[in-house]
Amino acid sequence: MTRPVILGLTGSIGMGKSTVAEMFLEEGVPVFDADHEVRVMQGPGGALNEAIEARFPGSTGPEGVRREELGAQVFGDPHALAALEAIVHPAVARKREAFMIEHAGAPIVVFDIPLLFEKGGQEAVDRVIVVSAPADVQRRRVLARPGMTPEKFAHILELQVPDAEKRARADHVIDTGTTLEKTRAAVRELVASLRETRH
Ligand SMILES: CC(C)(COP(=O)(O)OP(=O)(O)OC[C@H]1O[C@@H](n2cnc3c(N)ncnc32)[C@H](O)[C@@H]1O)[C@@H](O)C(=O)NCCC(=O)NCCS
Ligand SMILES: Nc1ncnc2c1ncn2[C@@H]1O[C@H](COP(=O)(O)OP(=O)(O)OP(=O)(O)O)[C@@H](O)[C@H]1O
Repeated sequence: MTRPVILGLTGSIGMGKSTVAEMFLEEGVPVFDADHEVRVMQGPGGALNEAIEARFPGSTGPEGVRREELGAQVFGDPHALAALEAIVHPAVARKREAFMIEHAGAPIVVFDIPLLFEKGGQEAVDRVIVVSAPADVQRRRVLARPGMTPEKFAHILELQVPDAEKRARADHVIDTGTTLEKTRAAVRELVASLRETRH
């Protein structure tokens, strides 16, 4: 049986991944956003809160997971992070399976995966799409965000696979260092060419 071509969408901080994911949606391509699913399952009444509270006492409340507090407990402690992932990842996998069943008839779907290269997510996708812009554009975007500092930005960059390597390993690169219109046209062209190769 045929199934949709799965595009893995990734890119470093501030490269425009969310904006490009939105453009795929506008082209009628279903997008699975793992981070969004996690936030819902960790939100008020979320399905993961009980298990997270049991392993990390005090990390949840009526508003769901206290993300900043939980982040402080797990980032920098590999064992704690692995324990959290063991709770979160199977639930995300089930959501992804449901998404694939719902969109089984679509020619193409997108998995929005921020840490695709860092976590070895290439195996789950057919093609890797990397969003990329020149380093100075990335820096300007990220430093404009509230609460961001040059130090924090440098630290996050260190944790991520470098942009040049991501570009080299991509099947397609979407340039976001240009106008939104040009980027939208690139997304449209890519979707059209992939829809064609499928038939
Ligand atoms: C610990 C949590 C609650 C912190 O939430 P918070 O909103 O403060 O941070 P956010 O999610 O935006 O992540 C902050 C930074 O850490 C990175 N990061 C997040 N999870 C992981 C992870 N499992 N491994 C490595 N880096 C990670 C993100 O890419 C980002 O750069 C949250 O990150 C979480 O539940 N993480 C574990 C689940 C997970 O793996 N999520 C990734 C998508 S499935
Ligand atoms: N050609 C373009 N393509 C994409 N984004 C653009 C472009 N020109 C300007 N931008 C702006 O750059 C910003 C990119 O932010 P976005 O949240 O999409 O990045 P991101 O890579 O998802 O970020 P992060 O991974 O850090 O969450 C947005 O404010 C967007 O409007």
